[in-house]
Amino acid sequence: MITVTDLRKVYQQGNREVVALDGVSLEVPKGSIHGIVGHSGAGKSTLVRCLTLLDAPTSGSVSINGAELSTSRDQDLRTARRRIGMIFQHANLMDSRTALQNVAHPLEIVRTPKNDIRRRAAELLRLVGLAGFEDAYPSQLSGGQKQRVGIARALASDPDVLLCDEPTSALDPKTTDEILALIQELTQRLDLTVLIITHEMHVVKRVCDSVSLLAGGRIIEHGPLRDVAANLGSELSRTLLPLPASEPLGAGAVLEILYSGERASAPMLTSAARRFGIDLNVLAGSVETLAGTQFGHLRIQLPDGADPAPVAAYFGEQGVSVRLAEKDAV
Ligand SMILES: Nc1ncnc2c1ncn2[C@@H]1O[C@H](COP(=O)(O)OP(=O)(O)OP(=O)(O)O)[C@@H](O)[C@H]1O
Repeated sequence: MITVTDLRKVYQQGNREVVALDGVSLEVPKGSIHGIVGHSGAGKSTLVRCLTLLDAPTSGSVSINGAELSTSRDQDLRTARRRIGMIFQHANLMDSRTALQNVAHPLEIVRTPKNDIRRRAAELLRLVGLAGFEDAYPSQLSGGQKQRVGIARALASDPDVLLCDEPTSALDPKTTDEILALIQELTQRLDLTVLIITHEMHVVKRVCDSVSLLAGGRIIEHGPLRDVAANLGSELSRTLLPLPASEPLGAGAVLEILYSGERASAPMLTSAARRFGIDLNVLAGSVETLAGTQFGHLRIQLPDGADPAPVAAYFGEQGVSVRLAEKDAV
């Protein structure tokens, strides 16, 4: 479990203060994967640096399985840091070393006995699906294979937490999915707590159990994937379940509806149309499964002059989220 409490980071730029993190609190349970998304400048890199204590937070605390990191000093801090494995966008392997030697590097630093290093590094390469590649040099490996070596290296210190900073941003879609599947498998197998910082919503959809949206150094939305997706109109819901742009067919009101689970759109639309004696036009729609729950997101238009209020109320009674679509979103 990783617990971040009221983390603040203020940089001094000349005589100006830049508040990069403004009271970030976060709790990620053991065995789960949490995504952190946000636009450029939101504070993602600062958060990574403060979590690993490469940069000292101005105030606030970070703890892993109850052990406080932010108050650790020197030797303690080095030991504490080993509880966090890091994966970056590029694996940054040492070109002159083989895959096995790259994985062995963190073990050499802490003076692990030689025989144990070889055995452990080979075991880690097997764990990430690279058995047989022990003697390959980085130049002989694909991008995905290099990232696997990077993951094996991150696991060498037997960490509790895996911090992944844009782990798939440099990979093609197929390799991205393979690496994400590996991260998911390792999370379960090794009971890791995983934090993924990413700008790719695909990553969040594919592997995250919960997600936070960082903006201006603050977490402005957070929660289990299913809950944030169900919050119609929120920024995370819009990015998780996007609708294509559409042209309105006249001057009638446009509603956006979001349903999940067992409910299917067709009977609901038909019954609303029958009940109010109107036609409902579907302008755009998408159906997606997130965290095991199926979501349907539709933009529908009522005929000219039809009052949207009772129709919206009817959808609400059916347990469907509904709102009047913003004009510029149509
Ligand atoms: N060393 C620093 N000194 C002064 N200001 C900084 C420093 N590092 C970051 N900042 C500022 O803190 C804010 C957050 O920056 P940060 O790099 O954490 O954002 P980010 O979400 O990682 O952005 P990107 O996705 O573009 O990397 C920005 O306003 C940035 O200018």
